[in-house]
Amino acid sequence: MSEMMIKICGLSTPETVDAAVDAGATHIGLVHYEPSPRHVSLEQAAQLRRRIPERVKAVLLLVSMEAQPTVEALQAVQPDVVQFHGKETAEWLAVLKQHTSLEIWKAIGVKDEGSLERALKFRGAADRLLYDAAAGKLPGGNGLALDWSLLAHHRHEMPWGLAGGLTPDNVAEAIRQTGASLVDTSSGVESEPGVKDVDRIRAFCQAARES
Ligand SMILES: O=C(O)c1ccccc1NCC(=O)[C@H](O)[C@H](O)COP(=O)(O)O
Repeated sequence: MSEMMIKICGLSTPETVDAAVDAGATHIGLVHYEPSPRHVSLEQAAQLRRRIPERVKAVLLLVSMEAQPTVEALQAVQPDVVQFHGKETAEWLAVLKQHTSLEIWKAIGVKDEGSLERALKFRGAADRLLYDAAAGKLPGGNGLALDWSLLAHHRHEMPWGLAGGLTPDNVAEAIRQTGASLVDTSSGVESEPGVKDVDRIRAFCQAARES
């Protein structure tokens, strides 16, 4: 059986990055989006990125940024993965893909089966789709779950991951229902918006790994 991939998103302190790595996270997400309570500047993101050991992937999350600032952010932070969580088009991601060896992920807000069908326009432009709840107050990180039953019998044509409202208490059931091999959480491991809880990070990683 292949290893469960676990992304802990929205980390903003050295202590919580270290805790997530120690707990067995395979991906660490850094959110560069000013309206988010998890926002980190490019300087902070670059510093946090340097703490992440080679075996763990650093994911830089950007939202609907113009081309030039996107390139500057990638140069500043040097992530392993860039996760686009806004209104980025497949055409733009395809152009970027020609100029970078980074893994490119595209978040998809899932409302219904049509959302899954429409996401296929990112085939060839993104390396992975990250299914999340549809945008709420923020484009992501709202602690809202999507309807897992939509993924239960879906024939996936691209690598994918599951996000949205996952917690230490529900992640095992989410994996059981959807068959996800990559799970992503942010609010579910926080004590308040933007404040990560080390015990919850550990509990989430354990529950995901043991499922
Ligand atoms: O986390 C944020 O604040 C955020 C802001 C803007 C766009 C995306 C954001 N987070 C994206 C993530 O990868 C989250 O882990 C994902 O949306 C799940 O969040 P949650 O439902 O809070 O677990």
